[in-house]
Amino acid sequence: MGSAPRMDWNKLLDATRYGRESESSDIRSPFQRDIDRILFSDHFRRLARKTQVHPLNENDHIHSRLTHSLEVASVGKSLGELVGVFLEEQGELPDKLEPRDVGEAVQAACLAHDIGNPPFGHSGEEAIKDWFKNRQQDFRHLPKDCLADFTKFDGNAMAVRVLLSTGFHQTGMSPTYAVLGALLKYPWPSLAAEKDKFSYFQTEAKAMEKVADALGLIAMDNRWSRPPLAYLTEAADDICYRIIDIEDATELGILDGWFMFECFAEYLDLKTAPGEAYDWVWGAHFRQRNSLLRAKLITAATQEAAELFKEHYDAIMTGEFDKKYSLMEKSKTGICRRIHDVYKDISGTIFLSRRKAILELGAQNALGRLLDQTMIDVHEFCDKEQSAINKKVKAILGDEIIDAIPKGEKLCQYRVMMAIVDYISGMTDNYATDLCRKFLGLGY
Ligand SMILES: Cc1cn([C@H]2C[C@H](O)[C@@H](COP(=O)(O)OP(=O)(O)OP(=O)(O)O)O2)c(=O)[nH]c1=O
Repeated sequence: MGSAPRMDWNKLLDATRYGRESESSDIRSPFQRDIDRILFSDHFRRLARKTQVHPLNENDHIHSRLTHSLEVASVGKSLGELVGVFLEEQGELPDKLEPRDVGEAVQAACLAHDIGNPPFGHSGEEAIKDWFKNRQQDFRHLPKDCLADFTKFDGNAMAVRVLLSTGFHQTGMSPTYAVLGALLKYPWPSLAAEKDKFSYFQTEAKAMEKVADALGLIAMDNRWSRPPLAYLTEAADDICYRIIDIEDATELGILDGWFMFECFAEYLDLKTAPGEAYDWVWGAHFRQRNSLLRAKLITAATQEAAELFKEHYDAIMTGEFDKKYSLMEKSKTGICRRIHDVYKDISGTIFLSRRKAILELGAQNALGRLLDQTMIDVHEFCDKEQSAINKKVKAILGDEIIDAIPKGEKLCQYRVMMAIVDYISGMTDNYATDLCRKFLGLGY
C-alpha cells in the first residue's frame, strides 16, 4: 500500500510570483515585498471605513476592517514564526529560508484576508447574495458555476481576485505563490461551496489551477487540499475577532465592563489578590482591565494555536484535517476552547444589538439599490449599441473597465457583472451610503 500524498514545503513556500516577475535588488525578502504591496494598495486603505461588526461607528475605539487586519497580521506573523521554528526542527524548512520568512508569508496573507470584503461586513455579503438569489430567473442563461459566484458571493474569493489583480482598477500585486496559498481558506469554486464559502470565482479558475500546481496542493473530489499556512491565517483571524468583538461590545455598552474579566481571568490565572501583580485591576477603568485581558488572551491563544498546528501536523500535510473544524475548535480544554465557547454564547447578543440591526437593514437596502441601478440593462452591455443607462454606468465605472471585456466572448455578460460587483464590493461603507443617496435623487 502506498503512503498518502503529502504536501511539500519547498512548494508551499514558493516565492515565485504569479503574473509579472519584476526584478528587484532591494533589501526586502520576497514576502516582505508582498506585505508592502498589500499595505500600500488602495483596497487595503479603504478597509479603514469598512465594517468589522459595527457599521458607521463614530467611536474611534471600535475596530474597522483595517485595524482588525493589522492586528490579525501581527498575530499571524508570530504564529508563522513559531511554525517556522517547528519546521526547522523537523528538517522541513527549505534551504535559504528562516522561520522569520514563514512569519512574513502568513503576515502578508493576514493583511489581505479581508481585502475583498464588501461594505458593511457580513451583512454586505448577504445583501449581494440576496439580490442575485432573488433574480436567478433573470440570469438563468449564465453557466451555473458563473451564476453561483454571485448567488453565493464570498469576500474570500474577492480577496483572491484583488490579489491576482483581475479586479476593479487593479494595477497588479503579482503576489508570491506562498502568500496566495496562505490566503486559500476555501480552495474550491462557488458551485462546490458548502455554506456559501469559497476562495475563487470562475474568473480566477484558470489561475487557480496554476497556483494549485505550483503549491503542490492535493486534488480531492471537487476541491484542493487547504494549504497548511491557511490554517494559521484562519487561526490568527479567529483569535483576534473573537477577543476584539467582545472588547468592542464592552466599549459600546452591549456587554458589561466586567464581562471579559469574569469570563477569562480565572483561565489566565491572573494574580489579583491584594499585594499581587494585578491587584490594580479592581480599581481600574474597564478599558485598562480589558487591555490586560486582551494582551494575555492573545499571547496564550497564539501559543496554543501553534501547538495545535503541531499536534495535527500530519493530517494537515496530507489534506486529511477535518475541513469542518478550525485549529481553534480543536482545542479541548485550552484557552482557545474557552474563547471559542464564550464567543459562541455571546455573539448572538452582539450581532443583534439594536444599532447594528438597524444599520444592517439599511445596508441591505443601500447595496440592493446600487445593484438595481447599475444592473438594470446589464443584459445589453455586450451589444453593439449601449442603452442610455449603460452609457452612464460605464462612465461611472470607467469606460476602460468595460471596454477591456471582449464583446464577442461567451462570458462577456458574466465579466461585466463581475466588474460591477468589483466596483460595489470595493466601496467603503460611507461611500456606498452616499452613492445610494445620490442614486435616489437626493442631490450631490
Ligand atoms: C456572521 C457574522 C459575523 N460578524 C463579524 C464577527 C467577526 O468580527 C467577523 C467574522 O467574520 P470574518 O472575519 O469575515 O471571518 P469568518 O471566519 O466568520 O468568515 P470567513 O470564513 O468568510 O472568512 O464578522 C458580524 O458582525 N455579523 C455576522 O452576522
